[in-house]
Amino acid sequence: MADQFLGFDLSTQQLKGIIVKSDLKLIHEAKVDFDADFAKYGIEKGVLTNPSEGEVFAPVALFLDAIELVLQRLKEQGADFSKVQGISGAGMQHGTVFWSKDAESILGSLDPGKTLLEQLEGGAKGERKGAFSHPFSPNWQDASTQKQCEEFDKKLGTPEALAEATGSKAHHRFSGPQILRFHQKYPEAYKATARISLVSSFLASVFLGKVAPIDISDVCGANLWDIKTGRWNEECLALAAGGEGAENLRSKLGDVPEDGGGSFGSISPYFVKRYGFPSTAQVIPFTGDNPSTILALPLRSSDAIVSLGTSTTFLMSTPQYKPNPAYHFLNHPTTAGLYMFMLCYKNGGLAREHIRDAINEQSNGPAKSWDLFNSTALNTPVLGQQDPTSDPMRLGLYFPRPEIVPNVKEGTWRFLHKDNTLSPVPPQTAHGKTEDKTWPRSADARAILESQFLSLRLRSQSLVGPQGDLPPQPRRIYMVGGGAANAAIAELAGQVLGGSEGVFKLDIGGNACALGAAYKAAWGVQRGQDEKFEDFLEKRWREEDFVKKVCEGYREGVWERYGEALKVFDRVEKKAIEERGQENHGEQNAGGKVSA
Ligand SMILES: Nc1ncnc2c1ncn2[C@@H]1O[C@H](COP(=O)(O)OP(=O)(O)O)[C@@H](O)[C@H]1O
Ligand SMILES: O=C(CO)[C@@H](O)[C@H](O)COP(=O)(O)O
Repeated sequence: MADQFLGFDLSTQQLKGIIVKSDLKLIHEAKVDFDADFAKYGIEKGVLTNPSEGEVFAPVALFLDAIELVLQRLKEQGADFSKVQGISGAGMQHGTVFWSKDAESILGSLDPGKTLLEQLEGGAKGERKGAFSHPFSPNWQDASTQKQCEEFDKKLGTPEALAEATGSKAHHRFSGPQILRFHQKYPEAYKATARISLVSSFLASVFLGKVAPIDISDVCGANLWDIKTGRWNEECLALAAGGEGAENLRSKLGDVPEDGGGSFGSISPYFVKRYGFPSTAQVIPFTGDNPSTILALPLRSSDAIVSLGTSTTFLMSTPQYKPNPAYHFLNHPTTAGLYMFMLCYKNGGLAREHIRDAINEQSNGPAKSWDLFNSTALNTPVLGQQDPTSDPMRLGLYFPRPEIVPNVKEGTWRFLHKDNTLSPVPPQTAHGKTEDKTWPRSADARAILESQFLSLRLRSQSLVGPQGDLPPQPRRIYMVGGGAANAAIAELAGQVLGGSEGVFKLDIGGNACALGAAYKAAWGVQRGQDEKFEDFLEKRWREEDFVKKVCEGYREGVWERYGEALKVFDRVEKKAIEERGQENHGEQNAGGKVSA
């Protein structure tokens, strides 16, 4: 029976593809690992970098190669694409792809006997005749747009005003400041650009065979979309467009349909002939990887998702629009009147890996194993205090890359706190040959997790309400992304953040983001008249089959101790900002909720 739906997740380090049936049961999943499968691009952790300018980017050709390989792998697993009725997907947010003037005609006439790369990538460097006016897509980890961000933050008067209009103050990775810099750095390429896609709409375009519209939720990661009016913000558009004018950029970006489930049309004949999809398979709007993730779970008020991918993000679905320069609000990907609250950290998975590797190296443990990191984190007492009445509290910040929250340059800070005094632990003692007894290297395992979760708690506390007799905290914490496989990390999330019902993870496949995309495809094709995504999901949701409780959330006494530590953590962040804060902008703590 033809009742299958395909979802993709094109993220920093992988492209994942999954197929579900209309009862939302997972039947196939496959992934392409960029570093392992495509070393030929010279990438590391999925990206190329130009540190002298803070640039981080990925070759568009890599994405094309990955699309073919993931389809091939799904097929090898027995996937029968002729049963697929709908396709949707998710892309890492904020990245842009620049299409050439020939893009539409090339996309619309692909030869099924040749690869996507052969046909779309075009000629040799210098005389590009393919579908792209620029061979790279800026990555969300890029930090090259400080100057442009300052212009964006000033454009509407203040960072607060920009956040009020677009859901976020200016951020290095956001597409508006990125487009402005692209324009300034590559004026000729900008002129040669006919259309600009986000990573999500780029992927949709390949499957559609023409440039696809940008999605209503993913568009909010650009500092260009006015959330309240549901239109491009004219002033921001004019700024990003530079000399070419707002109208020119509007035509490059295209229209943004309000309905996240309305079909863009049938799949390109290329995929029908080359991979055996039915010509009737519908392409449903592709969204950002974080918006897609919230579609994998029936989120209720005060439920939170902690997504541990390359980035760490914290996501909630809420009817309240309360923008603030410290975090992001986006349109909900499927449901008008709902919004997505998001915090995003650059120093997520890779920062944890650094500490894991240092601990393994010191004790000659096996490389890349999480065992020692996990046991050390769990065996270290809360905040490093064996006796909370006499031992100093240990608090650290671990940012091997420039951080978004708070907006500071790269650095590591370790502090001891006692009698209301913060004492820095100098790096030479923490990392020297002779270890400082107050902060052995092993202490970093628990400290990095506590630090990451304290930051989430600090900034999300105003969005959660009391849970029964318990103090305000999340109801459920759902752990997703690569790091959700780690039980010690889930344990620490519960201890610091709470969660009156506990900490959960998905029990169907490893990838919430691609699942959310497949569910969106199913809803887009099968929804009844005016049927909301939430109702569609609710009807098919089987709690016992779909999620698993991994540990308790709220622990009386422990949660309260972390609550006390928030005040000190806020001071630690302020020290880091004083020392290495980047120049802008109304940064950054929790909207004045916590006093030091
Ligand atoms: N057992 C584990 N414990 C902790 N982190 C893990 C584990 N397995 C994978 N990860 C982390 O997951 C990250 C990749 O997550 P994933 O969601 O697949 O990434 P992305 O979507 O950004 O490509 C890696 O950076 C890795 O550190
Ligand atoms: O920049 C953001 C969100 O604002 C990142 O979350 C990207 O969307 C990339 O995500 P992962 O590759 O870590 O999934």
